[in-house]
Amino acid sequence: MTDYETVSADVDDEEEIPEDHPRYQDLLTRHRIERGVEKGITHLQGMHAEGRGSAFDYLLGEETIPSADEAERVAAAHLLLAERPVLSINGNVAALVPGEMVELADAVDADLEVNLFNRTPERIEAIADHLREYGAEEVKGLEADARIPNLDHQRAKVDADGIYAADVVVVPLEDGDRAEALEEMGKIEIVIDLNPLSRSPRVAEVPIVDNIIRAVPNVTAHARELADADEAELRAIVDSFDRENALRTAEERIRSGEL
Ligand SMILES: Nc1ncnc2c1ncn2[C@@H]1O[C@H](COP(=O)(O)OP(=O)(O)OP(=O)(O)O)[C@@H](O)[C@H]1O
Ligand SMILES: CC(C)(COP(=O)(O)O)[C@@H](O)C(=O)O
Ligand code: BAL
Repeated sequence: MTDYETVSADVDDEEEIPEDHPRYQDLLTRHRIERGVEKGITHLQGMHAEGRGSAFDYLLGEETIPSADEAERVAAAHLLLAERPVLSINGNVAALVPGEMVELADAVDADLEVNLFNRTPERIEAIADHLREYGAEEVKGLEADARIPNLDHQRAKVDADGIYAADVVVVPLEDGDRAEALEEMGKIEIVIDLNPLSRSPRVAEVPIVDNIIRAVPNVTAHARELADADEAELRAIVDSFDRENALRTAEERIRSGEL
């Protein structure tokens, strides 16, 4: 049996993915998305999104490049400075990094809010339950008693005391329209997206071009390291960030073909 066959569709346990496979992390990622779809957490289209991300990650060398690490530190500083930080969760995020998002929320005292493009009550509930299984005490997004202005469609639904009122929002794998509408609301957006050409990182105050699997634990690690920093130090980190440079560096790395 080849390595690839070891992770074929009928595998029902991550432990069967060979850890010494050179592309272990990618195999694990797609397996988690597949399990997410089976559990009713992830939309089938999440597999397409995963495929797009995987292609860019391949070209980035499947590692956190230095400019992404810097963006992750800046994201941690923004979250520590925020008064009402919220981490937005969609079906891919819930399948890939549920425990890691709960840990980040704890580290920076943020709320978790389920916010879907393909919104159904069943998926909202399933994702909220899933996050609770991973230790989340409170999950927002079920009330959906406010709307993001200038955005048609179910994806505009948010909680009045969640994303609507947030000053800093982490929006991983976000759709471009919503990212633009949130930016127009004046929010500081931290977008995690492997495609530096995607509209969402291009409107973000902090674009993190990295795989969410690596990015979220690294933001948490930076937040813990900065936990005792004073406001002036955090502001200096935030002010020194050059978002255009972060996007350009990632694009250059992808175009260079250096793996
Ligand atoms: N594991 C992952 N980590 C980080 N980013 C990912 C991951 N998997 C997928 N992505 C990215 O998430 C995005 C999801 O797709 P989405 O449809 O919301 O954006 P898009 O249509 O590609 O771009 P736009 O932002 O312009 O609408 C893609 O850009 C993809 O590269
Ligand atoms: C599949 C997804 C990345 C997320 O969809 P949902 O979990 O419904 O918010 C969507 O935004 C897309 O790009 O098609
Ligand atoms: N995420 C759904 C379609 C879009 O990229 O805007």
